[in-house]
Amino acid sequence: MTERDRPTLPDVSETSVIVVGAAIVRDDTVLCARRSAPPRLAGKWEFPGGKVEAGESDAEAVVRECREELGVEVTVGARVGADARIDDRLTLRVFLAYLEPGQPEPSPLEDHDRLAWVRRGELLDLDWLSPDVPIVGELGLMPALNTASRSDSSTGGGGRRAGKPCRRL
Ligand SMILES: Nc1nc2c([nH]c(=O)n2[C@H]2C[C@H](O)[C@@H](COP(=O)(O)OP(=O)(O)OP(=O)(O)O)O2)c(=O)[nH]1
Repeated sequence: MTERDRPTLPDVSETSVIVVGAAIVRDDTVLCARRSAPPRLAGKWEFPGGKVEAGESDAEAVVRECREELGVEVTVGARVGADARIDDRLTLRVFLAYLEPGQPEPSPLEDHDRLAWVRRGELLDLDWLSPDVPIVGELGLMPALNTASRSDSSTGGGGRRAGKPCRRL
């Protein structure tokens, strides 16, 4: 086939939907979620999250998904690792996240049958969805997760206001 005959493929950046994941950090542990649906994904571990909706920023999607899936409010921090291809349409992008002060313990409200706070050094012991594996590896290598990427919310540096996500990098 000559170069001219080659079919033109759509640009991935124009067609790809971003799936955001929240790596919620507490002490030296990360909140991991086991999927309960659909059947082909059930039993695998992932980061809570989902597809970014039209008109929404990545950070807004992280905040919304944590509210819907876990019943908690989070502050969004730095990206973890590189984007990972899920399939022809979906791309996974993971962010550090932190529970806002005074939040309840996260609950598996949607799509998950188990949540676990897992030590960073033990994250790769779980059976992750395959796109997550390199990102989980990166997470294990990042220094000082609790302090490196966010300001202290107790200093009044602009906490979450009336449903507005606050992204501190
Ligand atoms: N939430 C999440 N999804 C992941 C991860 N890794 C991974 O491959 N995926 C895949 C699984 C699904 O095919 C897709 C996300 O779909 P989803 O069902 O969670 O998205 P959503 O919450 O927006 O749900 P919906 O609108 O499709 O009902 O991305 C991950 O770490 N977190």
